[in-house]
Amino acid sequence: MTSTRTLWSTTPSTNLASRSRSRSSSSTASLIVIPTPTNSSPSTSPRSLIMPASNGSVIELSETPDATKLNGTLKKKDLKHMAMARKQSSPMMPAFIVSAPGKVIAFGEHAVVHGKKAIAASIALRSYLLVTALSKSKRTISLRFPDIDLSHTWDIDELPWAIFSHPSKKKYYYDLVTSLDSDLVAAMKPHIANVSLHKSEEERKIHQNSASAFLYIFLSLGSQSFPGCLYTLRSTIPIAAGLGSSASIAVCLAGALLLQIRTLSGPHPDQPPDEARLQIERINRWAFVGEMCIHGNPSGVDNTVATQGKGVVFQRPDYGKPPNVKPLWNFPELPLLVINTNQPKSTAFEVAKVAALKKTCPAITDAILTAIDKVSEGAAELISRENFNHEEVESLEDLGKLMTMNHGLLVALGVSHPRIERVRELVDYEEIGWTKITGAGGGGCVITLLKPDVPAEKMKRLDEVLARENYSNYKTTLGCDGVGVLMPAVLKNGMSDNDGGDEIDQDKFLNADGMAGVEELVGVNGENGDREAWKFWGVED
Ligand SMILES: Nc1ncnc2c1ncn2[C@@H]1O[C@H](COP(=O)(O)OP(=O)(O)OP(=O)(O)O)[C@@H](O)[C@H]1O
Ligand SMILES: C[C@@](O)(CCO)CC(=O)[O-]
Repeated sequence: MTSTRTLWSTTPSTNLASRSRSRSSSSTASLIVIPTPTNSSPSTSPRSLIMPASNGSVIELSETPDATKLNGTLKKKDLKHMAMARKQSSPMMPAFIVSAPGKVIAFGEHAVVHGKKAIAASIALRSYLLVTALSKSKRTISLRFPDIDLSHTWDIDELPWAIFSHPSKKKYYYDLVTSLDSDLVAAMKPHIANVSLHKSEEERKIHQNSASAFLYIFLSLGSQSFPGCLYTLRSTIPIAAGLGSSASIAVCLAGALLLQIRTLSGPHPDQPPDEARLQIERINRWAFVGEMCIHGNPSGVDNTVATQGKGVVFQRPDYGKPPNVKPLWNFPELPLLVINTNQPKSTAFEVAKVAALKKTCPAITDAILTAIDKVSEGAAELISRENFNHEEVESLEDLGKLMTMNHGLLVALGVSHPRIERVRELVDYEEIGWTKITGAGGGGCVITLLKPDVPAEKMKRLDEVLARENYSNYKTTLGCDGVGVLMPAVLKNGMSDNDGGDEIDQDKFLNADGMAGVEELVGVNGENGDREAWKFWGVED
């Protein structure tokens, strides 16, 4: 069951707070025939049909009769429906949407890149990727990423399939990829170089990073027989602000492509947690590849929390091996304020800055990173104590002190910014809480843990100064669901049970008005709590 955690906010704010909801099965509208996987790896399954059952659940029917899987109760009309489907044999997958959350890092950013521990939690701000198959004759792959004004199309048959599928290079959906292959990056280069040629250098770089994340995963998992497709992305996460926007889109891309090559059998309500965890891990591994394309040397904490959701204590002592991840299923309901300095920053740049400091001052930098590790350890221990109470000043004060220490250590690493220090100064001056950078720093967001019962006039004063000085803040929730799927892309949007639902096509999706419009149209939590069609891998113990 989902539980959501409210973060506090001053006003004015972007209120994208979510609501709790059930994980029951969806009502679906169209009949789907999924083509044989395009990935020729050993354990792909046979051709199958996925279709709606009259009880609203989805039925998957394998070509092998023995392997017929029924996730819903079959009724006569379902069987008739299936017989018709066999005759039609359309190769098109229905349009579907994959969504993944952003995150806050509560403790340990930067240190986590160097093998230390970090604590992170997902938030209710999310990315949504709509995947629409084109007719068989269209041999193109198009990206429409309006948040960054990116639109690009590749001809499938012109992409460098030969090198990506060469036995010495080929990676499969279950592989752990911990570095980008320089030959593959070089082969992709001409296809990335012509993305957004007419844009400024700065904008082009952003576009090419996002396009690379897609193309590397696409060429690794797909094959030349992949169907023509449109990938349309909208996100409610502020970009490059420390809230994990890149990881969130990387998770959506990885999830969508793994679904398209049919290497994920879920999510569905009856899935055993072990199977769900395996599938989540597949998505996470490929999302990490996307993150490497966008910011060079990621630790993997952002994509892990965006895939799995809730909270995690994360550590990657050895980059050649999977990380150690301790899930925090009940991340405490901390009274956090997320403030965006609106100062653009680059994670790649800030991470490289710390790496350079480590080279020039190794002993001191190592000592700082080790101190951050101790702070994260202390915080993990504190929030797991029986008597930790997020409503009590004693608990919050202990955690707040650790946040202050963590922030000071990040300042020592050189990843703060005058606009970040300004927020800290304002909050400290009013004595209303404890502030630290969240994410890469250099700008972006800070988090403030608020003391209980902060007088309204103090909050008002803070609000006014922040608004005057062009800061914004976000009201959201902590510890939300990870990657989710809406398949097919049909939502009821308040209609009665007898109505088929609203199909989300590319036009509707592109025309949704701002972040609130996207949430209203496709959000995993609808206004009336009626978004059961969204499914999540049930990974909790
Ligand atoms: N909505 C989006 N559409 C397309 N590309 C996006 C979107 N959101 C993020 N990106 C890609 O991710 C990049 C931002 O990643 P970056 O790691 O710098 O910031 P972040 O992930 O928001 O912050 P942090 O890593 O500190 O949490 C963008 O420059 C762009 O390439
Ligand atoms: C700065 C960093 O530690 C967190 C970015 O959200 C980078 C990373 O872990 O990949």
